[in-house]
Amino acid sequence: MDDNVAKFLEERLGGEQYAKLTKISNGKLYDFIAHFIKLLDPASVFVCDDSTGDLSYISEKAIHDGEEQRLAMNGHTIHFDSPLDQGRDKEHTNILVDPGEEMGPEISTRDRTEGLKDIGEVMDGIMRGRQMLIVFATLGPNGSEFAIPAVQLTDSPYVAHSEKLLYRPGYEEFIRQGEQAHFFKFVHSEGELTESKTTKNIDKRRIYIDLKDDTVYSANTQYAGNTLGMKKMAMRLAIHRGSQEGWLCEHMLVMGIHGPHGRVTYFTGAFPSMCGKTSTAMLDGESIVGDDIAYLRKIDGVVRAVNCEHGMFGIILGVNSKDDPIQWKALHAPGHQVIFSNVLRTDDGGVYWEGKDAAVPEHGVNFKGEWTPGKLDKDGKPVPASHANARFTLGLGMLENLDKNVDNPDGVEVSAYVYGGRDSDTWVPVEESIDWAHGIVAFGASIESETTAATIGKAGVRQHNPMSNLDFLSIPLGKYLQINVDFAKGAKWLPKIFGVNYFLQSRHGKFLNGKNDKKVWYKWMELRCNGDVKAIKTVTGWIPEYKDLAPLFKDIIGREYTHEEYEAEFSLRIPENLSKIDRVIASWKNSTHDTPEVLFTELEAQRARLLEAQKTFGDEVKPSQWSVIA
Ligand SMILES: Nc1nc2c(ncn2[C@@H]2O[C@H](COP(=O)(O)OP(=O)(O)O)[C@@H](O)[C@H]2O)c(=O)[nH]1
Ligand SMILES: C=C(OP(=O)(O)O)C(=O)O
Ligand SMILES: [Mn+2]
Repeated sequence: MDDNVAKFLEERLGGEQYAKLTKISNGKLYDFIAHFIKLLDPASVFVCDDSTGDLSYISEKAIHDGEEQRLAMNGHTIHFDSPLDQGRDKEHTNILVDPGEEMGPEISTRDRTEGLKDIGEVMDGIMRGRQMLIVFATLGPNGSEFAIPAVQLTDSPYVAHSEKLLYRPGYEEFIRQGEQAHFFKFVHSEGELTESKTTKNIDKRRIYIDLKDDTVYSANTQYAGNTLGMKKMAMRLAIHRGSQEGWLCEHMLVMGIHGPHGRVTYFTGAFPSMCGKTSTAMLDGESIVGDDIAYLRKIDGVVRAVNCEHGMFGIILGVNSKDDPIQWKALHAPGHQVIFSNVLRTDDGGVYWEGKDAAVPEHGVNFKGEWTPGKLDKDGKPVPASHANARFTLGLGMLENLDKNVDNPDGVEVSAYVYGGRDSDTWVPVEESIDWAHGIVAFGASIESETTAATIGKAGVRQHNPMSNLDFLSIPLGKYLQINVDFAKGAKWLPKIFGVNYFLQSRHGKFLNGKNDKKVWYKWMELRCNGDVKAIKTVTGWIPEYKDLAPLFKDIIGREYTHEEYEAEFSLRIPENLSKIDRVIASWKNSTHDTPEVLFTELEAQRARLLEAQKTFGDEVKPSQWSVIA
């Protein structure tokens, strides 16, 4: 290490912390830390290793600094973000690009020189009087070819505490990898805080992704989707690095679906934020590997996936003891650390959230302050007890349905991709693609979903969201689609691709399926992946036969599944599918300059088949009207 850097670090860290840091021999790491101590100018620095002692230091500091409050249940705490800081800030999240670097209108960018200058000014001295926490993590199973070491600098003990729960420890991994650690860097400051310990200068909220230096900056925000470097910020760096190295980072759950005779078939599932990943990954009777972000590689020609995380930052809205028994149990298990955010803190030190199956408390405190039932805001609108994007943060280790392969260094063998979104009127509940390219294009690249409270802005607006990954893309859309289609190259065999739709409504706007119906779709897909059931060939893909679904409904959710329900759900709505093709093609044309030809050929072929079917059958085709079953 350069002598000046060493001297500077020893001075600023002090003996003990300096000794901890220099157990890692990596010159780039020292330069990175020294540079940002100079810029952010913290009063002190704490180097967090993998010990439980250091975890306690962080969790105690979150309480002491008032960023978390203890709850009645041992190990449980609550954190509030500012009312203006309740979701991902897409508008102020920019990929830094050099002049001439094209990302297309869907990906918000900023000139790299300008962005670095701006963040330098915003973060200049921002940590004065506060302590810088240095957190190390590994993205992916330690020691595996998937593993990426990551380091985060932050002045928020809540953010550091969350990362300790959500990610695999990385300090020992950094020591192991030494000079060759090719690590991701995150620099975060929550900035000046209000009386209630939430970010004050929201107008100076900035999230900049610097791909050239594998560094993400986040300032003046606390909401985890904007500040946990290892989560949504690392996704952007991983998508970029994967595109160069031939692997993928996807916004996907990974889970084991349990079939007959103890068979476990592994699935991935890509749904936009708040559209079903966590609730699917937590289906009782199945086993979870991950609920949000997957790294996929071909190993010996087989598509394999890992959860790059090791925890869950899940939406708590609507979680109830009937539909979500495993989550419910995890949220009531004393002695495990659980951080609740933006729910209602009740007077007896408990928590309440919208949709919880419990009595509505008479009084409490939420992200907007004091709350009583019927409270109205200044515009006379009811103030909910908890925010729609309220979350819980916990480590996977406490989940009873944790899959045994969660830390397998080779990941799990992927038999199925599932794509879905909040689609009220077009896709049937479950359908298998005709082949790989058709699946990637007509399902993945065609996802449209209504926006939700996970991002700041208007909810309920139908938005094109290719592979549910649009918010996190750091490469042009066309290139992203191409690397997904090309992922098939060199594979000995490929996962089947399915489209699912949990949100299909009748023409009168009523949901056609209950939350638990998805259990049946996954069991059917598992049978399909293993050749145990035939399916009906339609012009948009393969749909289940009624005779295979009815017994599954009986066995799994104990109810009659009538033929009328089946017809209402699985009849092909031709006009809706045709207008979807128009929207998706237009969106791809407007969103990027580099859409691969395969998108147009696959969708035009689908359009031709739909028009042919419309001529024969009219606007709606019942499952029984198709002729091929295989
Ligand atoms: N109507 C309906 N809502 C669902 C279903 N599955 C999940 N949701 C709702 O979707 C929201 C978030 O789902 P979640 O799985 O946390 O989304 P994630 O952000 O993709 O992990 C919650 O409000 C759930 O109640 C379903 O099958 N039907
Ligand atoms: C935190 C997020 O993840 P999820 O997909 O679970 O909403 C997010 O997207 O902001
Ligand atoms: Mn989720």
